[in-house]
Amino acid sequence: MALLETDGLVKEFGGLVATDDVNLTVNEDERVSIIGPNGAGKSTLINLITRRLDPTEGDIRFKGESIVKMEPHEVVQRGVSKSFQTASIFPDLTVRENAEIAALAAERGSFGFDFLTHRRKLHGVHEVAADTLDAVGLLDRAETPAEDLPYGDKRRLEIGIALASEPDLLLMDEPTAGMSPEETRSTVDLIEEVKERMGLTFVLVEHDMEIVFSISDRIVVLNRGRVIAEGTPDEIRGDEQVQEAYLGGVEL
Ligand SMILES: Nc1ncnc2c1ncn2[C@@H]1O[C@H](COP(=O)(O)OP(=O)(O)OP(=O)(O)O)[C@@H](O)[C@H]1O
Repeated sequence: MALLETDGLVKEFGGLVATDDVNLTVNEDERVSIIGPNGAGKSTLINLITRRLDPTEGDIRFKGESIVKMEPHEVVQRGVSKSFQTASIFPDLTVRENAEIAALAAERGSFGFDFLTHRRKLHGVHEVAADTLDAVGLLDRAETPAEDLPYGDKRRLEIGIALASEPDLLLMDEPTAGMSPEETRSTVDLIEEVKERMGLTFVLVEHDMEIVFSISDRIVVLNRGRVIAEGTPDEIRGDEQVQEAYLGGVEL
């Protein structure tokens, strides 16, 4: 079943067409990567889906329902979560509190009440937060203030925060940006692990081809806002148009 569909999605910034008639379908349990050269429109596409940007034209449907007029938090409540790129961590709060706030936000959709005084009354939030921290390997650091975590663990917490809302679809925009090779490996392992454990559907924007080829079921290639190819990693590897447009003829 199609979980996410974009229909003729256009985003213009002044005279610049950042996404140009993009029709993207992501099926349940599918892992889709979006690749393309700098400025191809990858982040714009993600920001349209999360409703951080309004499209100039087109529709976005999630589980068959149009989300194109919704507020960002309404999209989160329907099961779309985005990890990375924006600072989602509250540095002064503990790892556990960060996960609990994320779990709670998905239920309430906002922070319009005093979380800390109400938290004992909130069923389920503790369990979801603890399960999530367990899944990302941070349960033993639950009481650590988030700001004291090493960089790699902060990124794990970001994944945890995205997962704590129990999303049906996780959007990841360059999850390994700025990481050391070891942190990159451990993040990729973590994504693989979470994918197995939670049966997650995700859309990944990533420049590192090794990562893309290893964890995607399907790859969508954007160039100047347009989808120029899509297929399995093997199909994309062998696609001449992709080689030309994106990789400058370099063998993958
Ligand atoms: N808020 C904005 N205002 C004006 N132009 C924008 C804005 N956001 C993006 N653009 C332009 O839209 C085009 C697509 O940008 P986008 O960031 O989506 O590309 P990208 O594929 O994510 O690139 P990168 O790989 O470098 O992150 C670029 O030409 C960019 O300069």
